[in-house]
Amino acid sequence: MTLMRTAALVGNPNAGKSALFNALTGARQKIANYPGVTVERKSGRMALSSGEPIELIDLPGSYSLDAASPDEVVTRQVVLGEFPGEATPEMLVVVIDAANLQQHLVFAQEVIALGRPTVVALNMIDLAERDGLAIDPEALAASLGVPVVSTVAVRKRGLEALIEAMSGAHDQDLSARHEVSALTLPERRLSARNIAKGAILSESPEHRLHTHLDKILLHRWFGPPILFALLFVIFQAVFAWATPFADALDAGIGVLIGLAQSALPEGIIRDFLTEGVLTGVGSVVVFLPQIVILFAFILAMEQSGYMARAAFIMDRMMAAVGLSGRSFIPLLSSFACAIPGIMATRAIADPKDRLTTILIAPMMTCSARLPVYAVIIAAFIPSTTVGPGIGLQGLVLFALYVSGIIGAMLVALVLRRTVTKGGESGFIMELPRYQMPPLRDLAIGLWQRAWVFLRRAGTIIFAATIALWVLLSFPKAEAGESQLDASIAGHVADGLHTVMAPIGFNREISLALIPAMAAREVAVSALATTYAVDSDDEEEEANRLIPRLQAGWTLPTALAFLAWFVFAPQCLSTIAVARRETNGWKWPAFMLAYLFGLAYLFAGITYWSAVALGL
Ligand SMILES: Nc1nc2c(ncn2[C@@H]2O[C@H](COP(=O)(O)OP(=O)(O)OP(=O)(O)O)[C@@H](O)[C@H]2O)c(=O)[nH]1
Ligand SMILES: [Mg+2]
Repeated sequence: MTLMRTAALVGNPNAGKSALFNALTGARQKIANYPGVTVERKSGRMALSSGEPIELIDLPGSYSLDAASPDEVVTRQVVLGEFPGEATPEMLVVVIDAANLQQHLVFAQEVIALGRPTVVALNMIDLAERDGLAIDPEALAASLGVPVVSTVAVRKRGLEALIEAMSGAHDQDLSARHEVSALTLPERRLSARNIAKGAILSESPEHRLHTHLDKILLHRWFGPPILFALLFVIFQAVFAWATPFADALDAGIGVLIGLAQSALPEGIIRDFLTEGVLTGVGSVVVFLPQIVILFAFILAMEQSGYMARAAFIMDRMMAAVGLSGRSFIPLLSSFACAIPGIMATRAIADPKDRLTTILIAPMMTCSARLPVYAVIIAAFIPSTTVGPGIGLQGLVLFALYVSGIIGAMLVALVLRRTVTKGGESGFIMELPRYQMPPLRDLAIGLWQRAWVFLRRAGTIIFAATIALWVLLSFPKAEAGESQLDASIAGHVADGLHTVMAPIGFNREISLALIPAMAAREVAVSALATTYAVDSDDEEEEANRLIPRLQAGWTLPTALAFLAWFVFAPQCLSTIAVARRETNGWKWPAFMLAYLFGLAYLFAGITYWSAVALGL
């Protein structure tokens, strides 16, 4: 029996080698490990045009023959015929990604320069076409000195022509190729650029622009600062642009309270409407403009194609804490709400990766925290500028979001070394095209977000606020006694206050934290209702939440309250969803414990630092 001849598939990672391997060999595959290393050896049988069977080997992706990783060492050794026990492949099939021609040509030239029978598969031609890129395989073949065949591995396009070219490969004239073998890496890069230029027949101006955009936005050093600058601008806008709308809503609610007070006789119904419904729920509803502005930016980032790039940038940073870019989208969704975020972790294949992502998702600042942050910032942070166009309020909001992110990354780092220890997983992602966000989609997305927010205000926030109002209003206070002292809620608050006093929380805050377990925004409506019920002053102005906060709280207390909400897991739905996604109470219990612990610690540190600084 004569030994079967072999051919090997080589190329950069993600060129489509395995897809091509599957298309060419079908079910006739064998998978084993290379002896001595854990790198997979995939081989299979295919037939040349003459019917002669050959063995095809699928090699791991590599950027050059100067190997760095174990995968690349294997590729190098097999290609060069240095791998013990492995016959030198007689023919090399270099797979390159047509949509990333220039980059892939660098390694392709190095392989071709080996001077062996070689065929180039110009793969992913469909993606190049989609991006408005027309490539001439003939021109490419002329520059490279080897046959070039266009393929779409996943749709089995171009396979016959590829087999044809492989069948003729051993008749190639190899003498012409020696001159290129002496090229250094920078020279190969330059020549890759020229070859790519010569082979690209037409490139839409759009594609050229997009390539340039990606060069800047995905740049190793410029990319991350651009992303952070963009986020910074968003938080500035949330305050700067929302104010007139929020003021108008606030004034509208004030008018309604005034109307109710003049139209209804004094009594329980009037109190319920003014103190509970209008003051309580209204105090949350006024943040609608901020929510809408925040989501306008997030949706525009998504629809323009930038969000996937942000994930790509974050992948490098997340690798540092043992997570992959795969966690980015679930974590990003958690900025809207941790519930869809936690459900989106189903796309993470590695169970430890997934668990870590679930456990840190609640630290991403969800939109329910925005009303809490916004009301405290409006009351305690002066609306001054700290630099050209940089408002202090927006800066504080940005800092709160960043604190959540940093907290999450630190926790991930610790978890990945302790309770969720495990290997790292790679990240492959196809970047979508850039486009102008379609206004219609943007409008629909915004409408949905606004509706979700208002529905929460009308249901869960309404219910929690009303329940609190009832507990605050009964039993009625004797003359001279404060209503808060007399009420059931007041007694409950006293108990919790003992625990919360060391971190600077007053009795009203302690009380507000209880119904806020239902949803974070309830903290705002609960405070509004508590102050309204407790006040003897029927004058509407004196009962507004912000003046009451300014009169009753110190700055250290306000800052501690903000710090608390960065971490506190005050959302029953999130806990319920974590239970469902982890199949048990163990992890949600762990999550509750460590997040409350962090919240207490962080609020305490903030409070005591602020007091020490004399704020
Ligand atoms: N649209 C399109 N997608 C392709 C084509 N060929 C491969 N892909 C996709 O590209 C991704 C990478 O393909 P693989 O075959 O795994 O790439 P590879 O070269 O084996 O990658 P490594 O083994 O990591 O070096 C997969 O999601 C494929 O489905 C193609 O011609 N067109
Ligand atoms: Mg592969």
